[in-house]
Amino acid sequence: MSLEPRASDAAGGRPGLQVDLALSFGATRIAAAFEVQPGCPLAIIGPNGAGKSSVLAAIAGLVPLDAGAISIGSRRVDALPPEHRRVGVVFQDYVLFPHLNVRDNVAFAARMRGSRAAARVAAQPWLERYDLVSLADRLPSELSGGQRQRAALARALAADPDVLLLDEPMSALDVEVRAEMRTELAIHVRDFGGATVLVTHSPADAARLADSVLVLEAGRVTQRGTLDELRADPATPYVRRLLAASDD
Ligand SMILES: Nc1ncnc2c1ncn2[C@@H]1O[C@H](COP(=O)(O)OP(=O)(O)OP(=O)(O)O)[C@@H](O)[C@H]1O
Repeated sequence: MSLEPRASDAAGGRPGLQVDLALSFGATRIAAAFEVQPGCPLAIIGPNGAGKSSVLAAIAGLVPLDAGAISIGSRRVDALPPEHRRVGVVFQDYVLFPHLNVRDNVAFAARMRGSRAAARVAAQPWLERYDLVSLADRLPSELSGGQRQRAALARALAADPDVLLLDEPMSALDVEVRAEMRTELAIHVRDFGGATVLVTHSPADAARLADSVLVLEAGRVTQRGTLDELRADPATPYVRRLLAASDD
């Protein structure tokens, strides 16, 4: 399998994601069913504690399902361990390996499959694509929030995932850099071209980064549609308030 960045292979070559799941943490129940087509990112929006991150964690294989199924194209993945799902995750705080420099973080997936030297060679085009060459020898603690976000994205995509999950990708960034990073991230997500799910509290993120929105409230899907459709006919008071509020 090649670890080179793929040229933007428009929807064609990439599989879609099908999710139909039920999860629980004690008395907390979360259920959601949705599909995501390659190249048509979905934003999951909802209040605190609605279950958004848990849905991403389940897709990534970090939380077991109570019931349901997760498939990527024709591959049923919900019984597979995380490393066999081909799901890339960028967490809210851009968790990078703190003791590895940017080059070795980005090389991590290739390192699992080969020598350190080969992995560093494989990482180079990703460092170039994500404008990380000049930062390659730095530790994550020596990066700004935006740089950490780029490094985390490069690390996730260098593993050549079929599905990309982004958990609140803007929340760790200062308001001043957020709009710029949102534009940059939108380019990278489009370039990835696979099924992408993003969790956010921000309609501005959803507008810029996603084609459609799934609203999750108290563990249940209350609405799905484009932002315009939600605005025209909000299904719940939360959706109405969310879209009436000003955003960054
Ligand atoms: N590992 C866990 N153990 C117990 N409860 C959990 C666990 N993970 C999540 N929960 C609970 O599940 C519910 C959903 O949490 P989750 O983090 O998925 O919500 P969220 O919509 O992402 O919230 P936020 O917007 O605040 O990040 C919450 O009530 C949370 O306390």
